[in-house]
Amino acid sequence: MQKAVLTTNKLSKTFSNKGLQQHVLKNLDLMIYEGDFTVIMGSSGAGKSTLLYALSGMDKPTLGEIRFHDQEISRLSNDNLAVFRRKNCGFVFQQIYLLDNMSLLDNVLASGLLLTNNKKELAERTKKLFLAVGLTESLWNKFPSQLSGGEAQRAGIVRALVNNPAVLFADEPTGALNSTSGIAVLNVLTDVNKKGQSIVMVTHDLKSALRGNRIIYLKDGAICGECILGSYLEEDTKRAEILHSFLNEMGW
Ligand SMILES: Nc1ncnc2c1ncn2[C@@H]1O[C@H](COP(=O)(O)OP(=O)(O)OP(=O)(O)O)[C@@H](O)[C@H]1O
Repeated sequence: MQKAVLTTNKLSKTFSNKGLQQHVLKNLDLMIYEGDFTVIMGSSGAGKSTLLYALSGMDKPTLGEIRFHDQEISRLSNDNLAVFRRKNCGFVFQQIYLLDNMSLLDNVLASGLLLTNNKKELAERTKKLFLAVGLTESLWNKFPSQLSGGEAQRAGIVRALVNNPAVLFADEPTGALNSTSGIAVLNVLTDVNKKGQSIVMVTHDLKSALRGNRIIYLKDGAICGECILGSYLEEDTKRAEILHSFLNEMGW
């Protein structure tokens, strides 16, 4: 049986906009399993990013619980939540947010040094990760402005993985990339997932969604359906058909 890494119990999130209450997540019960590549889809405004932020401790729920293994994280103080995120979560966004005045290597080391003082071991781990995502040594001392979007995003993934997070959270990670760079980034995500990394990704993009083994569909802040695709295989054409018919059924 698969082990849950994150569990929500009646998770609700309400925002106040100009005095009006907007119920964005409504009594949501969800389990995210270890080793899965979980994809969250749904129409614009359905609450996908809000769910990702809640699951990753970037934001707190209004009501309900979120557990990371056996630890309830929904009621942690902001400081403890920051510690939780640093230890357990990696983040990849559409915007890459590398620091412009630091080399690629230093960008990643700066993140790693938040959790370890062992610079030598950290540098070795970082270099292994760079090579694993196809960033060769000639790029390590370059600055973000000297890289293509795809190279910068792969460096962003290395930064997200350097502290060995339990879960890698991605919000439209290929949204700002051209098709070739986007595929390179998706290949990296697929590879790290095949090595056991749990991933939760929000996307509108079908090519990205096909990399997941489980698709959750959100509508109006509630889970409206899920589709199990199994592990990604490039030559599996049935996969796209299954996803299309699921999304049609969901009214996508
Ligand atoms: N911090 C906030 N304050 C107020 N309202 C917010 C906040 N964050 C999100 N919302 C509102 O919550 C709703 C859901 O937003 P969310 O970004 O989660 O949707 P989404 O499904 O990710 O949409 P998209 O696909 O367009 O990115 C939107 O109507 C948004 O305006």
